[in-house]
Parts: sequence; structure tokens; C-alpha cells
Amino acid sequence: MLDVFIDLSRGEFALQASFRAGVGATAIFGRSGAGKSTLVAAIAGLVRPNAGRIALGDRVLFDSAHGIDLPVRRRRVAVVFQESRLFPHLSVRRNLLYGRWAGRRSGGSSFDDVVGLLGIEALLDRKPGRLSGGEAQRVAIGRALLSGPELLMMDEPLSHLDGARRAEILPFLERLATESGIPILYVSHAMDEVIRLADQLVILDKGMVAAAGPLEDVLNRIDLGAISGLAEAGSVLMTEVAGQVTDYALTRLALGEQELLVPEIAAATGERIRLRVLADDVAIALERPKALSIRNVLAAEVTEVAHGTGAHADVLLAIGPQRLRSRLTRQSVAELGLVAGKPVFALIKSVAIRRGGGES
Ligand SMILES: Nc1ncnc2c1ncn2[C@@H]1O[C@H](COP(=O)(O)OP(=O)(O)OP(=O)(O)O)[C@@H](O)[C@H]1O
Repeated sequence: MLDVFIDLSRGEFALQASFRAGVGATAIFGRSGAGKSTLVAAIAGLVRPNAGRIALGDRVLFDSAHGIDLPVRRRRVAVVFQESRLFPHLSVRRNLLYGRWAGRRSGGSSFDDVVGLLGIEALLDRKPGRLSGGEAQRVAIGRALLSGPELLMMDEPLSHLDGARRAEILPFLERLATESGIPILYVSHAMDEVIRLADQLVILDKGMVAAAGPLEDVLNRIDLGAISGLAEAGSVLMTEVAGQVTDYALTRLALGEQELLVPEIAAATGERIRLRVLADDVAIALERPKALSIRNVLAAEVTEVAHGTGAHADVLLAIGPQRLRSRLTRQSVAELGLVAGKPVFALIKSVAIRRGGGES
């Protein structure tokens, strides 16, 4: 468990952040200048907070009250940056071994485990100059893991990659998040990455933690609309594969007693799948519609309506214990008479899919 309390100023900028992160991936999300990289630098020991305490399990990395400030190399914290920063004159193998040497620790992951996890067996004898951006980032992550860190931080590791390279590397990051057994802080402002990788979410806004907690809870908080522009409003649903509809290349996903149909996912029955549904993709009807092209209609109940002053209103729906957010015009909300407690039907136009819903 990583425990962070940081009070830091850098020129005009002030960062005051307090949160905890357990094993698995915690996304640090926020717009440009929110303080994400500064937070990473402070935890790594590259920037010194004015005050605070940073602990990894029972190891205190920084504690201003007790004069503790471990140097970078003793923190057992690895950082992967936007660019891979590999040594150009060393082969991939030697870059990876450098990571192991730099960490000077026994234990941790074995070379073969890391190479297998990241799928870089075939690259070992190449020089970094002959790697694609995605391959180089995988090697950089491997090097970080082989230093035997107790915390891995990744600061927008995919932001320099194009869509195809990102798609190539994301499955490896997903495996890393579930298999590494250490806390991972994943800095990103790409919500699709965050949904796929993270179980926990910390939202930074102007150097302050605007929200922190399980991904679903944070994304479903209707009041976070105030930090608009940060992400398209939406929610996360946890589902389970109920079966395949092979004739139409669709997969049935169970959500309590109800079901959704999504484009085919190669997953076994019972596997947990996390879905991200944008609020703009959820319409509301008072009766179950007939003869409709949208296949996904779920019985729900209104739990909260946030009107705001503009054209739109956010409506939070309960589907059993789960929450689904819908964005309608205020006029629709008025005409449908949507108030807390009203039974409705949610019409879902499209979803983004994340395999393996994690433990949350
Ligand atoms: N060395 C520095 N000296 C003074 N101010 C700095 C320094 N580095 C960063 N800042 C300021 O700190 C604030 C936070 O920067 P930071 O890089 O942590 O944001 P970020 O959320 O990572 O942004 P981005 O998404 O653009 O990388 C910004 O206002 C920035 O101008």
C-alpha cells in the first residue's frame, strides 16, 4: 500500500495531495498542469515536498516531521516516462539487465517472467534504434520491473504512440496491472486507457485531489461534472459474460438479472467485463420501447438529477447496485418528469469494453 500526503510548491504552483493506492493500477487523471508529473516526481524523490509523508507499506520514503527523505535509489520506486529513455548503444537484453543491476536487489520478477509478460523475447538482441515506439516502451517497462520496484509509476507512457501502437501495448499493461503484485500509479489523460487499466482513480485538479477511490465510484459521482472538460461524463458497469450469439457476432453480458448485447468479445462465460458507457450514449424512456434499433434497454430507477443551468441535465440511474449516468436536455428531464425514485428504461447506444474487470 502506498500512502501519500504531499504539500509542495513549485514556483506559483501548489500541490496538496493526499491519497492511498493498493496493489494494482491506480490512475492519476487530470488536465494539463494539474500536477500529475509533479506528484510522480515527489514520490520518486526527484522533487522535495515542503511537508508531508510518503510511505510504501511500512517503509517511510519521506516524512518531513521526522526528517526522513530517502534518496531516489533507495526508494525502490521505478518510473516509466513518455519516451522510453533506453540506452541506444546497448541491446534490449543489456538494457533489461541494466535495470536489474541498477536495482541491486535480489527477489522481484525474474528476467524470463518479465520478458514473457511483455512479449519481448524476439527483441532481445536488437538495439533500441530498431524498435517501434510500442516495442521500446515495453522494453522500458521491462527494465523498470527488473529493478525490483515496490512501486511502479508510469507517466503517460503511451502518449507518444499512435493508435495502433497503443492498442498493441495496452494488453500487456492490463496483464501487468493484474499480475505484478505491486501498486502501479498510471498517469494519463486518456480515459479509455484509464478504464482498461485502473481499478482506482485519483482525479487531480489544480494541484488538489478532486476525487479518489474505486474507479466506478469516482466516475459515477455526478458532482464531478464541475470538472468538466476533464473527461466525457460517463459511468462504468461491471458485467459478466453470459454467452455468445455467434450468428450475429455478439456477446451477451449479464448485469444482475438483465442482459446487454455487445460486439463479440473472445471471453469465456463467467468472465468479468467492465464497460464504460458515456452519458451522452444513454437515453431514457418511461416505457420499454418496441421496434427500436437499440438492442440494449435496461430497467432502471432514477436516483439523482443534477440540473445545472445550461441546456443539459445529468441523471443518475440505479440498475441494481450499479449506477449509470445519462445526459439529457433539461427539457427532456422536465417533460419526462424525471425525479428520484421514478422507474424508467435506459437505452444504451454504445459501450467501450474492458476485459477482466479486476477485483473491484
Ligand atoms: N520545475 C518547475 N518549476 C516551477 N514550476 C513548475 C516546474 N515544473 C512544473 N511546474 C508547474 O507545476 C504545475 C504542474 O505541472 P505538472 O507537470 O506536474 O502538470 P501535469 O499535470 O503533469 O501536466 P501535463 O499533463 O501537461 O504533463 C504547472 O503549472 C507547471 O507549470
